[in-house]
Amino acid sequence: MNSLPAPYKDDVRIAVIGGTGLKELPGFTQVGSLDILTPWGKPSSPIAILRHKCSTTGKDVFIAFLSRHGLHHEIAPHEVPSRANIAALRWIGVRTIVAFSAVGSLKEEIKPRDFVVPDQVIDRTKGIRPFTFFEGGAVVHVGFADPFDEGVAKVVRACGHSLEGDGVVLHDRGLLVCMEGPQFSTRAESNLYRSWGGSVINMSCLPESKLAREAEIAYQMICMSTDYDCWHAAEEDVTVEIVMENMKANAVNARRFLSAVLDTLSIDAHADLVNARHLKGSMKFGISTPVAQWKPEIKENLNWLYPGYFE
Ligand SMILES: CSC[C@H]1O[C@H](OP(=O)(O)O)[C@H](O)[C@@H]1O
Ligand SMILES: Nc1ncnc2[nH]cnc12
Repeated sequence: MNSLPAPYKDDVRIAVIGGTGLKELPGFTQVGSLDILTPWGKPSSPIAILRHKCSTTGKDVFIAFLSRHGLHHEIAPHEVPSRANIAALRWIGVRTIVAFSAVGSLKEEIKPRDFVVPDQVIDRTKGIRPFTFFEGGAVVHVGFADPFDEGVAKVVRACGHSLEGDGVVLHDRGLLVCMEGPQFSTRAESNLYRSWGGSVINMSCLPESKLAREAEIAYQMICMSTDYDCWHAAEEDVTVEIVMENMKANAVNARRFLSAVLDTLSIDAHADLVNARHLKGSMKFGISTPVAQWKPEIKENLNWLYPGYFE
């Protein structure tokens, strides 16, 4: 497909990427489903377009939803087609992503079912996941000192705190370790990450957040702790069963949290943030190889992603 259906063309600025235990967003009305083929292949799932009535303004807003591991959790963390996911979302107009992730806790005080808004990441993936749009003769470097979007994070924190007392416990900041998987960590690794100051661990933040930065999309992950990994002497070592049990038990809170975030991001005062005006054009400053030197097929792919940038 090469153009968006008219009802929501130019209207979809915010996307949610759902992870383990969050394959769909119940409570939102699905008004469309898009199968998009990008130059980097097909996304993990069709992109659902959901209508959301903003409880503050009463206005309808359209939200894109993508299931990171596919509709049946058939895609392993190292197989997630992150380039296709991020490219497809940008192509339909998305400029802000709120990504959900089930994480292991590396700190006593982050209890299972607590939420964490991470502000830093340590990359423990193994270089086997495609992690950039710029290759094959087109070299571009973008800044990644702060891997998440502080503007979106502020909104997320405020929404999380507004639900405190209603069962939501929120940690404002955290160091996320993103490991390769799909096997969980050894006890030695888990203790090593704790010694580095790690707060939580998952397998999915990278390269997703790096690609979002290249695509000039404001990206913030919301983590929900599901287990104590394998470092805690008094708690069971992580299993999928423990992860799913806690995700299921806290699904209502995750949904309420997300609804509040979408409501708040949808108000007019956040239009610049949600349109990621602060990131617009930023990757043009990182170009090392003159565009005239780019191979035609690479230029064509990059023009698909950034229309009008490299004519
Ligand atoms: C099923 S436990 C490991 C799995 O859970 C997390 O998924 P996501 O980040 O997509 O919510 C973690 O990153 C692993 O992929
Ligand atoms: N302990 C853990 N390690 C990596 N990813 C996870 N996702 C949920 N729990 C996890």
